[in-house]
Amino acid sequence: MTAVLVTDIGQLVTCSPELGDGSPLGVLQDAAVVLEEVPAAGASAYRMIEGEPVPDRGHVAWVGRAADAPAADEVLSVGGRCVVPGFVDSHAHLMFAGDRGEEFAARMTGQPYDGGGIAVSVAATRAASDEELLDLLLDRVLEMRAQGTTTVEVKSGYGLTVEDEARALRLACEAGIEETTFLGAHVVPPEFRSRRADYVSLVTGPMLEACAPYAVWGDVFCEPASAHAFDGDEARAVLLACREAGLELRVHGNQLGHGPGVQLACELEAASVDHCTYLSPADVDALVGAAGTTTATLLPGVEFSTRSPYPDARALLDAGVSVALATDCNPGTCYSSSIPFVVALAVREMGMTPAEALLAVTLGGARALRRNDVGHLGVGARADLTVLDAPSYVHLSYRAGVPIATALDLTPPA
Ligand SMILES: N=CN[C@@H](CCC(=O)O)C(=O)O
Ligand SMILES: [Zn+2]
Repeated sequence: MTAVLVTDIGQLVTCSPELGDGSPLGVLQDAAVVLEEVPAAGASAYRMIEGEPVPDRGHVAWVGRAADAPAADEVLSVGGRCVVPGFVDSHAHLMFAGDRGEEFAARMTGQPYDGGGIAVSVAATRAASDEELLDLLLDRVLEMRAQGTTTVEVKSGYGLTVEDEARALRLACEAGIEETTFLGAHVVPPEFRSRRADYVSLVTGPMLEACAPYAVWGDVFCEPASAHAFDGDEARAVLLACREAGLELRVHGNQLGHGPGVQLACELEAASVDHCTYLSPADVDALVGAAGTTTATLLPGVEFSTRSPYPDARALLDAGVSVALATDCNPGTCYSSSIPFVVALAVREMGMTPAEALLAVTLGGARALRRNDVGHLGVGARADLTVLDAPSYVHLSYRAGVPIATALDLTPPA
């Protein structure tokens, strides 16, 4: 364990308003950060040993002007670049096998998305070995780190049997994923198509029991507009059972059309309701009322990949809704792991300022996961830093498509 001084930071965005310039971004120029209890070189940030705790990646011990920085064991210069908190991707489906590129191509010629393609990923995921699934997951986590993401939520939902759902969550825990979500209620699998109630009983009974030890969160795809997903009554039953089993709640709601998902999430005090593409005035009112509890997580990569209208982020922010942005990285509606891409879409297409978009992928994502140790760089925060090869955070959207963001690797191989 060592103390590392990260210095020569041209612009430091702490997302901690009590630091820096007094703005919500907490910006300092010519800054430095001291990180303590950073694991020694060679230690892996992502362990694959069952039962091992997730390694402590160290924490922020000091933030200030580079000229005033205290001494440390090691010094790391970022050469005048911009540093921001590691991105928090609070909605992703990284545990899947198979390919649905043809479905995307068909959609670009006019085929609508209705959730039916999920069955293709389910078949491929069930057929994959544990080793294959773990490799796929770790590759995707590393792909995210290479684009600046240091915290990611991972859902089940492509197994849809007791064994396959529990396996997905167990493997995610083995890979060191802290934010694991049980999504047995992703769609009704084909073998239960004429027996929906039986599937809901399976999800809320034996499947939940097998998955709960490996899951922090319970989720449901509440979408009456899709024959594959769950209506309001089914979703309520799933969420109540998850809560009873000790899981905290999050909801896929209002993606494909108007429906009860948003209001259900607010009523049940879910941490987040995700998508929010189709909102009624009553939905917005519910989100305003729940702003201290329930975050609206917007997933604009989905609108991009399904040619759908973008949610009105400007209206939500102006109304006082708590807003996060995430990738929803998944094989159907958005096979992008890139938070910078999401930031660029939010700024260009959804009326968010570059500052609001950065807050939504840092503090917003942390709030959607009820975490206060990530998404900012205040003293005590986790040592998760992302370096932008740019003079300012504005370049995240200004230089869309250019790979300027990467998580700072404090523990390179020995
Ligand atoms: N909407 C439900 N689930 C995913 C899509 C899953 C898929 O099509 O494979 C989503 O969040 O968009
Ligand atoms: Zn999703």
